[in-house]
Amino acid sequence: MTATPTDRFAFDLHATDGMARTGVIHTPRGDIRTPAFMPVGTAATVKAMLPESVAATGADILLGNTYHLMLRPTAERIAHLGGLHRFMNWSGPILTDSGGFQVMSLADLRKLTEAGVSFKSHIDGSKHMLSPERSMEIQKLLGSDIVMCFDECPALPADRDRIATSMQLSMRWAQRSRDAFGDRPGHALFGIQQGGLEQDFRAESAQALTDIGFDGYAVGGLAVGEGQEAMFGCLDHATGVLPVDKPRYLMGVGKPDDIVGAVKRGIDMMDCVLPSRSGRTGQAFTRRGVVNLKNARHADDPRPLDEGCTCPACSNYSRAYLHHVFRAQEMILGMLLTWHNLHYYQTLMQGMRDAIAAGRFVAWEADFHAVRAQGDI
Ligand SMILES: CCCSCc1cc(N)cc2c(=O)[nH]c(N)nc12
Ligand SMILES: [Zn+2]
Repeated sequence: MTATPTDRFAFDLHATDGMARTGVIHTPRGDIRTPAFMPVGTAATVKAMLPESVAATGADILLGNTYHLMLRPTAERIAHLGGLHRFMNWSGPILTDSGGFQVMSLADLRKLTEAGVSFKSHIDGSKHMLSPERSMEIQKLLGSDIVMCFDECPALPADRDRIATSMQLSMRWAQRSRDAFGDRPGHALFGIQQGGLEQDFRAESAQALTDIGFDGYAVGGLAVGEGQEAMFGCLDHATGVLPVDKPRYLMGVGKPDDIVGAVKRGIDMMDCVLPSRSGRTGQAFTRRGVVNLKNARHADDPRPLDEGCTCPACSNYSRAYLHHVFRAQEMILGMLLTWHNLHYYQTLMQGMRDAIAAGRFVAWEADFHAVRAQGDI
């Protein structure tokens, strides 16, 4: 991908096919081809991968986490050392999450008020607080190219009153995030739609965010245990009420078939720890489904993991070897399967970008599901 040098953040839509879209997000640090999958680099590293290996899989952008980096090594230390790109040796665009979601899922002794969230670090018990203003400050210290609004994501299932109250708090925090972010040419601020699975609340949230005005819009509050059918049912109405000319980012998704279904419903960007996390546990995603290298049936299998894959794991190693290093708990297992999974995810994204550009997404999706149904993996 040759980046067109630019000092601005802009989204160029190249083609649509039904609700699916393909285009390019231009940033001063490089272009992001959409639909895009964004590997998660929580603590300034995509686990088990060198940054150059992540780039070799085809990733244009990485994710970082405000919550983890504010606790260790702190945003101020990273800023003093030249910013997150220099710190982690990644020159391309970085999107950072705003921290509230991770506080609610990881921290101890959390106290949520209109001002923000106070909590104790899950690492050493130290006391901290996050607010829209502090989150914007941290993401600026990190040097993030795409900054996420500070929001609250309610756990599902939840009653309508809880969802409405939470969504309306997130919309007030979105305004405060916007005010604190200020005017930063070349840097983007994304709003986060909330509202649970409720169509009226999702529309209300989308209108509130559009009225404030953002460079991109995330669909938050999903991939929190609702299941694929409920998630798709929500996306069937939640993306269409977001601005058509800005990137749409579905947070925390997902398995390959989740990603295909989300792109089909108008999503441009996704992130998930699944390809890296499952790689470390011996699970490999392939065109035909998931291969679990823990299974003894691979012990004498000389075949590659996936004949059609060109990644280092599939080009140079057998299933028997991958099974062996899994059982021996060797570090190379996580390295090879993470690389394979991230390569597979990027290959999936490229396949969808090409299919949408050619107006054949429906046929591509049918083939995606048909091949997976064949089994024999
Ligand atoms: C690095 C991780 C990014 S995605 C984390 C995430 C995941 C999911 N599933 C939902 C949300 C959400 O509603 N808000 C925010 N800020 N983040 C969310
Ligand atoms: Zn492979």
